[in-house]
Amino acid sequence: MNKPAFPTVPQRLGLYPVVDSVEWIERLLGAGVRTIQLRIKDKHDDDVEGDIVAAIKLSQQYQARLFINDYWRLAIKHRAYGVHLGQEDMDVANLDAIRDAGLRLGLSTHDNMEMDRALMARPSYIALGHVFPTNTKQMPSAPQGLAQLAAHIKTLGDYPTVAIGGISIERVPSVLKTGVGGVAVVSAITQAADWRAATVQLLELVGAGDE
Ligand SMILES: Cc1ncc(COP(=O)(O)OP(=O)(O)O)c(N)n1
Ligand SMILES: Cc1ncsc1CCOP(=O)(O)O
Ligand SMILES: [Mg+2]
Repeated sequence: MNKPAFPTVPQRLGLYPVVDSVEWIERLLGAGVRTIQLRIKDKHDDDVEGDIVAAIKLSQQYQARLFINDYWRLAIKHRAYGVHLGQEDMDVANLDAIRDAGLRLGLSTHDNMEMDRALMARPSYIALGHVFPTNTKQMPSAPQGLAQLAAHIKTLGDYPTVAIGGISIERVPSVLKTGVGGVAVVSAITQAADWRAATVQLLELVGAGDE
């Protein structure tokens, strides 16, 4: 397996909440999360720039790894730790510009073909999903399930990986058994009756990632 051409991330990114506001970023960094993503959908660059700047500032204060979803130009402009992109995003984003600016890159994959395509870009990590059914994002494909996830992780060897999609606290131990290095969650935290307790539990199970 080729090594990443983008700047590297730790083998284990640990618990990786994906959230849609600066308020969530602040809460979760304060609770000990060290890998996080700001995922605001379908807004004009001008309408998200302030949030991106604020989130990056917080991530620097907490020495955390902040990935900006989709808004790769703003991530470069304000020097985020990294960018997360999906397969369609790859068609329009300038990956060379992201790499040349020294930002890490995470790419989404849903099957073998997408994994091969993503690996050609040699990103910092490969995200694999959705593992289980999810209500958070409309997915055109079926969930890949644990067996497929485990097979993909095996193929990827020591390439940094993240699992996403329908991962509840109860499902975390089985997801970790696949050897995945990062566990990305939305609703397990943001829809929890007690987000703080859920975050503590998830951090205990997954860890905050390697330094
Ligand atoms: C860690 C992680 N994995 C997958 C995604 C999904 O990205 P994408 O397919 O581009 O879809 P949107 O999130 O942009 O709707 C992600 N954001 N993070
Ligand atoms: C953004 C995204 N990409 C693939 S699944 C997903 C949503 C995951 O949310 P949840 O953890 O609530 O299932
Ligand atoms: Mg995207």
